[in-house]
Amino acid sequence: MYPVQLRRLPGNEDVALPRRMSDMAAGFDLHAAVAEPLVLAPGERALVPTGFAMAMPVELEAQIRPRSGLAYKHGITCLNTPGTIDADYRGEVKVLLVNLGQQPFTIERGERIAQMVFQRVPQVSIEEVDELSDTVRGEGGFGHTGK
Ligand SMILES: O=c1ccn([C@H]2C[C@H](O)[C@@H](COP(=O)(O)OP(=O)(O)OP(=O)(O)O)O2)c(=O)[nH]1
Ligand SMILES: [Mg+2]
Repeated sequence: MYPVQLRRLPGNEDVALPRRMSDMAAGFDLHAAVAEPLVLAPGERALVPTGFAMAMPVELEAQIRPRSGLAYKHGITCLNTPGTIDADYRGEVKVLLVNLGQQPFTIERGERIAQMVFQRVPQVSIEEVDELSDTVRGEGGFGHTGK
């Protein structure tokens, strides 16, 4: 178990903190902390506040992902999916939503707009070299093995 701290930002006592909607859900649903209902026109994007900030161990990142129901029914998704929350970020977690549907979509205060999945981030050390090891694939990529 990794300890994750959530801090509710002032004025958001009425907005639920991220939570799982079933016992074994991978994602914690994120709630919109918009002051007023926010209408996203087709093609429009908005950075939606969630009303909380957090701290987690350096081994973790949090990914912000779309909710499939909103994507399927309304074309609402995260423009930068998966969004990356760094372990050292202490600002408000925000969700970059975009409306890829054909109708305006209204985001109400408290509505579940996306989900957050925690992932382990392997710690790596990076080194510049002059030669890389040989492999069968070599420089082949982007479909070079066929369709
Ligand atoms: O969907 C997102 C993506 C990012 N962030 C916050 C947390 C993250 O730690 C920070 C920076 O995100 P990222 O590294 O993806 O953006 P950047 O454009 O590289 O900004 P920066 O220069 O601040 O790293 O913004 C969010 O709240 N929601
Ligand atoms: Mg960055």
